[in-house]
Order: sequence, then C-alpha cells, then structure tokens
Amino acid sequence: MSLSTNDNVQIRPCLLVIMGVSGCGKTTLAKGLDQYLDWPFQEGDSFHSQHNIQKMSEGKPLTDSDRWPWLEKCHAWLKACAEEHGGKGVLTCSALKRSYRDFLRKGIRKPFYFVNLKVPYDVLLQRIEKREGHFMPASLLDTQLKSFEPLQVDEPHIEIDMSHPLETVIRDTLMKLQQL
Ligand SMILES: Nc1ncnc2c1ncn2[C@@H]1O[C@H](COP(=O)(O)OP(=O)(O)OP(=O)(O)O)[C@@H](O)[C@H]1O
Ligand SMILES: O=C(O)[C@H](O)[C@@H](O)[C@H](O)[C@H](O)CO
Repeated sequence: MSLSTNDNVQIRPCLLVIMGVSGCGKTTLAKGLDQYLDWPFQEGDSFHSQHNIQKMSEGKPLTDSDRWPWLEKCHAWLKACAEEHGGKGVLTCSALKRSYRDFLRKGIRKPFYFVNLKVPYDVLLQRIEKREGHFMPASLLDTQLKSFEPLQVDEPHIEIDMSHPLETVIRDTLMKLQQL
C-alpha cells in the first residue's frame, strides 16, 4: 500500500487506544494517523493532573491511586466517542496493566481495539534520551517496563513494531486496521 495524505483510507469506525510505555511512540503514531483518519483524537497525557505531571517530572513513578482518576477521564472520553461520535476515536494512553485496560473498555459496546506499540529496549532508551521538551525523564523507563502487563489473547488488539521509520509504521497500522 502506498499512501499520500490525500488518500481516503477506509477503516471501519472503532475506538483505538494507542498504548505502551513512555517513549514507545504513542503520540508520534497518533499524529501520523490523524492525517489519514478524520477521527476525534485525544492525547491521554493531557488528562493527567498537575500532581501527576509534577511527580513524573521529578522522576517518581505514578502509583495506582495516582492513575485511577486519570483513567476515569480517559474512559469518559472514549465513552463519549462511542455514544456521540459514531464510535470513532483515537486516544493515547499507556494502559500498562490489564485492570486499567479492562476499565477503559468497560460498558463500551462499539468496536474497540488496543494498538500495542513495541520497541526494542535499546531503541526506546535512545529515543527517550534524545527527546526534548517532555516532562517524562528517561529514568522512569525501567519502572514503566516493570509495570507493563503484556496483552492477553482475549484483549482485542493489534501490535505495531515501532522500530521502523514512521512512514512504514503508519502504513503497517492502517493495513492492520483495514483488516479488522
Ligand atoms: N518510528 C519512529 N522513528 C523514529 N523516531 C520515533 C519513531 N516513533 C517515535 N519516535 C521518537 O521517539 C520519541 C518518543 O515518541 P513519543 O513522544 O511519540 O512517545 P510516547 O509514547 O507518546 O511517549 P510518552 O508516553 O512519554 O508521552 C520522540 O522523540 C519521537 O520523535
Ligand atoms: O501510566 C503511567 O505511568 C503514565 O501515564 C505514563 O505512562 C505517562 O502518561 C506517559 O507515558 C508520559 O510520558
């Protein structure tokens, strides 16, 4: 599949949660997809409280109780997309644990998929260390990876290898979404 941004890519309406540890490329991919899908898009990080942002900026990992109010906002956004926007929406959210992911899907009857981004550790570390102007320090990467619970077979998802150049990754994602 070769793509230009004017192409009208046909993907069946669904809710997408672009997920994975800090620095895996959630925002980068979501913005890339936005050129092809005219769907509501929400950066999950912008739902974090000032307390959470401050904590992460200081190199302290979030706890479950820090995360639940944030996950509630993420869930409310997805639910609104399901009910008011024809079941279309793209959210970036680390969604590290199974319990968080179950909560994000809760009560949503529209098609829903996690887009799980995979990057080898050395590439991830290199990218996060090079990234500028972001509150999340590279020092939190290890706790992010420790908290991550791999997706299970009963969780609807696709997997994307983010080690490839962005154009390849966007094409791969759109192809996988077209096959759902
Ligand atoms: N396929 C890619 N090729 C090269 N660089 C990439 C690719 N994907 C992401 N990056 C770079 O990796 C860094 C991390 O990406 P990004 O900020 O999108 O991750 P994120 O998962 O949204 O992070 P966070 O959860 O911490 O906000 C950025 O500097 C981005 O430009
Ligand atoms: O669950 C968490 O620990 C946090 O949500 C982080 O993953 C950040 O939101 C994000 O990755 C910012 O860099």
